[in-house]
Amino acid sequence: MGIRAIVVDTAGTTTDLSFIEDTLFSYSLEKLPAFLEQHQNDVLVDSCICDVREMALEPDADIARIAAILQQWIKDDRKATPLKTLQGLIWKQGYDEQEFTGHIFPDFIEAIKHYTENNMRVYSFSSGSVDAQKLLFAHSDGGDLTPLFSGHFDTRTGNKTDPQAYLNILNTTSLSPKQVLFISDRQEELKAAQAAGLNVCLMSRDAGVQSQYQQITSFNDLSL
Ligand SMILES: CSCCC(=O)C(=O)COP(=O)(O)O
Ligand SMILES: [Mg+2]
Repeated sequence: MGIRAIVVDTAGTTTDLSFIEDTLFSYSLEKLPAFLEQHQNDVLVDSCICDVREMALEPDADIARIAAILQQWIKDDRKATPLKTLQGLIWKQGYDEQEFTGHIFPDFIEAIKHYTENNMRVYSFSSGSVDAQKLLFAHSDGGDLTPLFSGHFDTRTGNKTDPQAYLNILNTTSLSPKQVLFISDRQEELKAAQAAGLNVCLMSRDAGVQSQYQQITSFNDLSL
């Protein structure tokens, strides 16, 4: 049975890590305190604030303290769902105000067009929220890529280092493990996907690294 779907990681795979860290993470780090002050009574923001209080074991944390906790989580690159949801909301303002566009490697833009023309399904799976992924691909340097995707998955599907997350993706997409290829720059994510039975491939954008996994440096190297 051949590959029917490709699941791509974003940071380090479709998108330059430096854009994620230096542009997106920095933007959310700076805007977070004012954003929380302004939107703390919005239903979704309020629910994220409650989750942060619970996760940090600080039930009485005020808004300034919540902002400080979240800023530390950004610096630590914590993949916590409430942080990722809030970052998505903050980045929406940045995209809307044209402060940046979403960096996507040109080889991925060519590849996704080619895959979908050949009836291959493409999904993204990121620790960034589904909304953040849609923003990244909708405001990409290569135009709106969202119509080319069959779907997106985030931490609500599971942690990327947990095999159960990939079983949940298979369940949602009604695909069998061997019909799916997962591509990521992080070997611990490939290990989890492989444990769930998926085909896996390591994206090494900078150069080859020591690895047991099949390895590519761009989507141009991928033969299906
Ligand atoms: C979808 S853009 C934001 C990506 C993000 O927040 C992040 O933490 C990167 O994680 P990934 O799983 O895509 O490497
Ligand atoms: Mg990555």
